[in-house]
Amino acid sequence: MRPSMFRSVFSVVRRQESSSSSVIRRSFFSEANPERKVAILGAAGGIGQPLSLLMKHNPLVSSLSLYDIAGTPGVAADVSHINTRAIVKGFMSDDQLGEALEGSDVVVIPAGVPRKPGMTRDDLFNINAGIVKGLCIAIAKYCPNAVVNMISNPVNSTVPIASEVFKKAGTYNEKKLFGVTTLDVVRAKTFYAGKANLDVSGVNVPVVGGHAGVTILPLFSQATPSTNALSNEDIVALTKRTQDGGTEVVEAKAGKGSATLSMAYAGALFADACLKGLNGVPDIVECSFVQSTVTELPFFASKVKLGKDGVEEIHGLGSLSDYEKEGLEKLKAELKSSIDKGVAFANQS
Ligand SMILES: NC(=O)c1ccc[n+]([C@@H]2O[C@H](COP(=O)([O-])OP(=O)(O)OC[C@H]3O[C@@H](n4cnc5c(N)ncnc54)[C@H](O)[C@@H]3O)[C@@H](O)[C@H]2O)c1
Ligand SMILES: O=C(O)C[C@H](O)C(=O)O
Repeated sequence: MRPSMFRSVFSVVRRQESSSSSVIRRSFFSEANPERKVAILGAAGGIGQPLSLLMKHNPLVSSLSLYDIAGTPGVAADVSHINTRAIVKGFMSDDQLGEALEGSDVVVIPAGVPRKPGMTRDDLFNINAGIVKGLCIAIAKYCPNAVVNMISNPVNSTVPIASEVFKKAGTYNEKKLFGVTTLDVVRAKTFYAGKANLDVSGVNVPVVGGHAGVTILPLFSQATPSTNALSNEDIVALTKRTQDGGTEVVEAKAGKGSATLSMAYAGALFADACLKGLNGVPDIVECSFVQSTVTELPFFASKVKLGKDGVEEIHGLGSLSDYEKEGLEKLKAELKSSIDKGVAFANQS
């Protein structure tokens, strides 16, 4: 969460506490922040639980809907006791999915299995593709206008699956479907600031392409603040570490899953950016994997300006170093094949 997000959380709590009138409380919320419902699908999982906690802290959320196939009553009861704005409800099993989704402005999807050591994200396809497809069919039915934040892996395929499901249902809006690649940006910022000895809070690094191995392309040549403290070898090492960041966590967890806490942080940042965009806050720009014409590939991650209808503008790649140009060409074949695989799966039967 950005420091400013925490500040706004605490200022809301303080204003609530200092107000003796519930009427004043209600009008403060309605003037500053409209009602917004956020649904989390997979809310009882390793990402889902801390993400639910962080979204409960977000003053932009008025209703928080926690859905999973197991465990949501406990998570929802627990999170609901926190004295922040959002009203929390837990939903479990298929017959409650419609109610969980109805009226949602933003749906975040961390449902599905995580990697174990030795697996690629694509190895998750066989299980997660079906989970994502089922959930997207329900989104098309119950909240077709919601902004969808796809976390479930392989993101390079699950986003195209979602787009095909929505197309079939006649609800597809390419401006409202996002693959969440924020964790790649979070990692690139952390590793760059650490290596260059910079204050990480002021660092920015765009990350483009997709979300798996070489398809993750951090653009350190565009990092701010720029530095001449890093050699070409440092940039190669930082690029590799960012691309392998997920694997670093999977190996450290030694069979107990993949990144959950840093992902919840990244997912909360991205959902917050979407909510701010919907609320008309200007100049909200984040990297995300979206339908795109930035390259010849139909989906691509790059900087995206978020607005009242989702994607407002997709930024181009800007000027790239020779090393980044090479990385861009190298990633295209793998990214295309993952996109094609998702599209083909969604259109079976
Ligand atoms: N995009 C990213 O940067 C990123 C980062 C980390 C993890 N991930 C991915 O996120 C996914 C979840 O990871 P995790 O560590 O939270 O896994 P987890 O196993 O801890 O949690 C997944 C949750 O999904 C639930 N679930 C399964 N099928 C469901 C369905 N049909 N409807 C609703 N919920 C369902 C499970 O019950 C479980 O609670 C994985 O696919 C992982 O690879 C993506
Ligand atoms: O690496 C994984 O499998 C999870 C996630 O995609 C990550 O980048 O941490």
